[in-house]
Amino acid sequence: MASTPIMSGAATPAMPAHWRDFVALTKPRVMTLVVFTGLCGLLAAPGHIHPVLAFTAILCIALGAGAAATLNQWWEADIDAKMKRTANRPLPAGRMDRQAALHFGVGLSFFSVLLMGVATNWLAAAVLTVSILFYVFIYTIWLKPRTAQNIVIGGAAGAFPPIIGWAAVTGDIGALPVALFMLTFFWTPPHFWALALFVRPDYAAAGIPMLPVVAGERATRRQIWLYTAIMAAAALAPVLMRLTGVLYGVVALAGTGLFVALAFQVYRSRETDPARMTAERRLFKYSILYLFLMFGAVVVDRWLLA
Ligand code: HEM
Ligand SMILES: CC(C)=CCC/C(C)=C/CC/C(C)=C/COP(=O)(O)OP(=O)(O)O
Repeated sequence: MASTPIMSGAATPAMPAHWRDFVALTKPRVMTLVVFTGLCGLLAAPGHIHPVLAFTAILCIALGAGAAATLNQWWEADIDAKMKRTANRPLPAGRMDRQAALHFGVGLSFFSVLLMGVATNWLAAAVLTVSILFYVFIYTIWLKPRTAQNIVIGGAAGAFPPIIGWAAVTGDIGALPVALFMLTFFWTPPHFWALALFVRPDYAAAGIPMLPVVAGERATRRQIWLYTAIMAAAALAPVLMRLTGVLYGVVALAGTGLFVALAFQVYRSRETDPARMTAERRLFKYSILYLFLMFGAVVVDRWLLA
């Protein structure tokens, strides 16, 4: 277990943690998109859910995702201490007691799952449980320190929210949320590896076997290109399967076309200095906007054009 180095990595806080540090543990910026994809799954679902229950379901996805992020940081405080990007997080910076983070993460996990089950249904609660367990145990604890394919398999955790949102309304899992799961699943490698290319020295310093560290930049650029091609097919699949209409089709074609173009620039680039990797930064930033766009388009499409 990684507990000993973690304990030694952080100073003992002199005072109880500030509420802002508890919020920081939930990785609120990353989770906005996770929550948005869950909300879109919920809004795209057929059937009716009371607005208060819909709000509760989205709150549960946010709390569950925040709980998983907290447990991720509880486990990785020693690694976070070694990376510039993460060294100022509450645990490595010594602003919070490790036990407090563990209790917060476990408590929030149970609370989010139980509230989801009571407010909506136990299928939605079960999928929320799977995504929390997947992020904490499969990705963070098992795969991340062991294999460069960690985010391909582990990334599934972040792809579940549209299924959770849909299940909260319908009590089942339809073809559209599965298609959206696939889109997010294949989007994750280009999203993350674009970033990993320009923060590679951080991951190397922390000893994490991320793809650019283990396989090098050329191989990472090739893999980004490969997964972008699969992601493009996943993006167009809902149109071909007639799960969505023209509006989504137009947004998917234009939005995915730009994604493919940016990924191609990353594939072609020979830049080796992380500080100068502009194509990689562009692809990473656009990847976030892209997913917002695609999920937003699914909802508008289902509402306006169905
Ligand atoms: C295993 C899969 C993933 C990995 C390893 C990963 C990794 C990262 C990392 C390291 C960052 C930089 C965050 C920071 O500076 O603290 C980031 C940013 C971000 N990620 Fe991911 N990500 C993954 C999946 C996802 C998923 C599934 C979503 C949403 C559906 C997502 C949404 C975001 C957003 C919105 C940001 C920007 C946050 C900001 O503005 O600071 N990521 N990701
Ligand atoms: C509903 C639910 C439980 C959703 C889970 C959401 C989820 C798995 C999102 C994955 C995105 C994420 C924060 C990756 C960070 O990777 P990292 O932890 O390796 O990044 P770091 O280096 O910033 O810690």
